[in-house]
Amino acid sequence: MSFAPTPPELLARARADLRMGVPVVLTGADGSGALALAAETLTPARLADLRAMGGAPVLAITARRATTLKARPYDDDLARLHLPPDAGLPWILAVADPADDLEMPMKGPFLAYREGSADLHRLAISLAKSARLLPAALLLELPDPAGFAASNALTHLPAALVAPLMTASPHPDPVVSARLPTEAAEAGRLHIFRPADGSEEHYAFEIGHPPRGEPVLARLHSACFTGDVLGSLKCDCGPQLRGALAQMGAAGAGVLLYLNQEGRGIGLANKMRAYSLQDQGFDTVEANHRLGFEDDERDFRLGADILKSMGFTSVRLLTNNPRKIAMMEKHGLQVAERVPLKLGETAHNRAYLATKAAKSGHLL
Ligand SMILES: Nc1nc2c(ncn2[C@@H]2O[C@H](COP(=O)(O)OP(=O)(O)OP(=O)(O)O)[C@@H](O)[C@H]2O)c(=O)[nH]1
Ligand SMILES: [Zn+2]
Repeated sequence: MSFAPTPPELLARARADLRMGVPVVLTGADGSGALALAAETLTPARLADLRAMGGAPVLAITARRATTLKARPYDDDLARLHLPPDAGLPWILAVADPADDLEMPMKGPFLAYREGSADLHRLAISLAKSARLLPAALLLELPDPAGFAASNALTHLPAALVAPLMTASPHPDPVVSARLPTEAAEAGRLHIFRPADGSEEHYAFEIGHPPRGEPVLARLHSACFTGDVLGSLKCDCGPQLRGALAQMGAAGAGVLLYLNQEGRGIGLANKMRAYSLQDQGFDTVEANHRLGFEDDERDFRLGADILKSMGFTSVRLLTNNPRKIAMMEKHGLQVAERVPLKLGETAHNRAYLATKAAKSGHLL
């Protein structure tokens, strides 16, 4: 019998630690080890402690961010930057956060490491992303990682156990469902799904009693607090959400998945950072890249997993996004039909919708 946390539980803990500014210890299969902190939640005190340990701290950023800073991403998808001896917290934050790029451009040259393995740096960045923080982490090599983690009561993540979880679908388990009459349909039922790795819960709103053996009218809606709740005019999410529900209500059957993948998977704080950059003149895709993210960080396997666990095998998918269709089919759900969903164009979101069509392949 063991009460030791399982790998998904360790992952959940590590995310919470990084969000709080607590370091975690990472170990590689080759016996290497590093202390890792998220740049966004780094404090002056922790930075001073890290400096006091000696060694050569490394600031890991994504290749997207490195390109904006004109630093060399020798590791393909990321760059490992040397931390200059006089670099303090403002320097680290300016590298991680593009907010002041235009006003106070970061001046290189940045010294990027190319020797050694970048595996732990890559893991630290994906942990920061999955904690919905800026994708940048400070790492310091440790000679005795397990001992250091134990003596400082830090979460210790062996990469061999945790890295596969970062790329797998979290397979959310059903928790509970209850009847929920709504404006769109009196015969509504809300199902809650919870992933084992402590990441966000997701919801399925089932309208009527769609037969499991037939293609179900379905929508994969990604959370958009600004559009869904506040009625933002910058995107088309609110009208799409209500339009999809109305269409399912009129048909008497359907399933709307409400996936908590705010900001195409970067989280609301990062989405607001992207909105600030958009106010500086960057479009929705450029803003994500300057922050260090890909255009779209969502994992649509989640949607396929939830629909399959509800017993569906085929969908009539309400979407304009070809990636959603491809991911459904790749993960075992047949897309019998694409049902276009074109609603809510405003003067404010016209450029946003045009960018999605031009750069992200959205169907018009
Ligand atoms: N990062 C970022 N996310 C945004 C921005 N505007 C809206 N979003 C997010 O984009 C997602 C919109 O998702 P969906 O409604 O699934 O839209 P879609 O990928 O265009 O696909 P369909 O609507 O199915 O055609 C939500 O998570 C929003 O929060 C933006 O400017 N930047
Ligand atoms: Zn939106």
